[in-house]
Amino acid sequence: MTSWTPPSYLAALFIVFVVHRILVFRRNARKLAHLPGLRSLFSPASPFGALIPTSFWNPGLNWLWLWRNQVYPKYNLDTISNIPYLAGIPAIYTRSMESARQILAVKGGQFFKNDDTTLVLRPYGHNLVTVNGSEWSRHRRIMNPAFTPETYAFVWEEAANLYAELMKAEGWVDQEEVFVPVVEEITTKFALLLISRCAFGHSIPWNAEEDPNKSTEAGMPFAEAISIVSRSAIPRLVIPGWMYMLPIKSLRDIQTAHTTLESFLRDLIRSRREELSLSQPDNTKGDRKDVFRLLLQANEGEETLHLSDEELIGNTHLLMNAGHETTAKTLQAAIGFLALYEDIQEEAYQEIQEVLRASDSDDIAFKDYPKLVKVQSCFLEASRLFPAASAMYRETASTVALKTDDTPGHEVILEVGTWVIVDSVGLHHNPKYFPDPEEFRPSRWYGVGESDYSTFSLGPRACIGRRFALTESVRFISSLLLDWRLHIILNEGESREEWRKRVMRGAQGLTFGVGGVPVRLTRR
Ligand code: HEM
Repeated sequence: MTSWTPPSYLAALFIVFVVHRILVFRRNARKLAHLPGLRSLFSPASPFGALIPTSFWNPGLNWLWLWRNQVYPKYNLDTISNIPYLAGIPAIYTRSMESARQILAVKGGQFFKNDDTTLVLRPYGHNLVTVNGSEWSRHRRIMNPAFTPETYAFVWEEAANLYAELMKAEGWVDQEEVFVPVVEEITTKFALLLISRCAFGHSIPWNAEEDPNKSTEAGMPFAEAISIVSRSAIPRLVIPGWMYMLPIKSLRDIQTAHTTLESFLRDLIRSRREELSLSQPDNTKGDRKDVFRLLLQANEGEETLHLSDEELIGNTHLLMNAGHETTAKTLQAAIGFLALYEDIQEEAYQEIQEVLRASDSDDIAFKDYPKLVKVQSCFLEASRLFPAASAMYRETASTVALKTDDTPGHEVILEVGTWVIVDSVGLHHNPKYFPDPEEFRPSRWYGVGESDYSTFSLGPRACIGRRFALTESVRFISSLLLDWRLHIILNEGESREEWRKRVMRGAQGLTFGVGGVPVRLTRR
């Protein structure tokens, strides 16, 4: 008689496991209509797979960037599948504009955002970006009236004020030459202080030392709290709650940052409600122009579509997060490219000069913003090469015939519950829509309508903050170019192309963007 020793138990278990995984793999391949594509140990869309860096056995989150020119051409397809051998959800990835339009359409309800993929975006509960169907319409109807031309005029004005504060506080006013080791440090501060002012009416000076409310009751400066909450969003998905009680500083900081932010959001709602109810024509606070004020006003005026306090907190946090890191990273990329391509920088500068000459003024007025087509196109082109929302996740709500590319009849039948991901990096590097996709060519965007600014997504669910981001960025770049010439900093013997390869590399965090870019500014 055979005796079952521990090694033979283990071998039997291993065989059962392998057979189980083979069956799961085959079922997943069927589910994804046997589309060819990436086969990996973990799925990049699982928290575990996302946290491990990209390597040949684990695509990780950054495969969209690192393998952008390899994976789709390898299969000669614009829509591929990813099936993990070990763990994670199998998914379809597409870089086809036709598929993207179908997946992102709201009408028809074929696709929705599921709770698993939006978990990272709702540390304080559901909000506009995480809901679907009639819930989404309700949130959007309250949020839309907060984004008006008056809001953008306010953004323009505050962006100019912040730039002036930056010049003073960083000691740049009297300098002929300035080295900025990491542009993102400046653009993140700019975008964060701007969203605080224009979205919440919360004014933090550029120089934190001058902030009368620098330390909150919870003991952490507000700006630091937002930065920690944003950086820890993905790790928080895998760190169990009890670990925050351990005497480990980084974990304690994450906890404090969350408490700080949540109490700020609750106070904001309470104090603004009071202001609204007391609002008199001669009351200056009642005249606030910020997004939150308009949002609350729309909400208080609605009886049936009303957002609850929890939903207001969720949306306020969303605006704060979606509204600063995305813009900061894209601005950094735009500044890096402008420094690299001096001829394009000069064209943008000449455009600003023309606007000034035509208006006979020494500063650019908000009304002249539509004339700054070249400046705006530099930002849009940087956003194409480094789209802050690198992937848009959806799930099929029913059996769907998904168009796989632009050829009529090219489609796959997907069953209900299939994950489908619009690969925004792939889409925006697809030579079908963007010839010579690696080239920084802002002129691609001349004359393109706003609804086709695809890095902000397409259709009615496209980014609500699109114009907000464009307004602040065009103002910031214009102010910078008016004062400074931007230069890259080359290593000895390095060519400009080599600099681009070394510095302009994609890095995926909560949002996607270029890693730290250093630049040198010389006075014009
Ligand atoms: C360069 C800057 C930005 C980029 C590239 C960007 C990109 C995007 C994209 C691609 C989406 C669609 C996501 C999806 O459906 O899965 C989106 C949605 C959204 N964005 Fe932005 N965004 C930017 C700036 C902003 C700003 C400044 C704000 C707020 C002030 C903002 C607020 C939102 C909100 C609330 C949504 C959800 C819209 C909805 O589902 O109806 N974004 N953004």
